[in-house]
Amino acid sequence: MSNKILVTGGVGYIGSHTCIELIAAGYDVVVYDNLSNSNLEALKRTERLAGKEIAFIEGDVLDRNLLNKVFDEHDFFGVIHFAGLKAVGESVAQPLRYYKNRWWFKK
Ligand SMILES: O=c1ccn([C@@H]2O[C@H](COP(=O)(O)OP(=O)(O)O[C@H]3O[C@H](CO)[C@@H](O)[C@H](O)[C@H]3O)[C@@H](O)[C@H]2O)c(=O)[nH]1
Repeated sequence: MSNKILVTGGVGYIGSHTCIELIAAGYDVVVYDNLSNSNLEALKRTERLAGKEIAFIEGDVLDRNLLNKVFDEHDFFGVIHFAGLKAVGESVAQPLRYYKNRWWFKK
């Protein structure tokens, strides 16, 4: 059985700490993130802390074609989903953007 976990939003704060713990527990990690609230410097920091290179795919959770390709190419044991918008003020100012960001899986 595969021990590969897809971590969406894995470059972010909670996601990167989760990656470090997953790697320490012996899992292979693939990070999928659109870098909208993070950057590759943070990913490099995570790799240094984890002592391991992390497979990274820059992509948006709304990109169904790319997600299908990622699932075709990898055999995942599990998915941990942290890629989301969650700033309260911004969600009031841009409600449709937040709605779309949450309901992508229903399309
Ligand atoms: O549609 C989206 C939305 C977000 N992301 C990514 O998902 C990650 C989300 O992580 P982050 O924004 O760091 O959120 P949290 O892990 O919840 O981190 C908390 O801590 C951060 C650092 O203090 C703050 O910036 C956040 O607001 C706060 O929620 C980031 O890498 C984003 O680039 C996507 O890939 N797709």
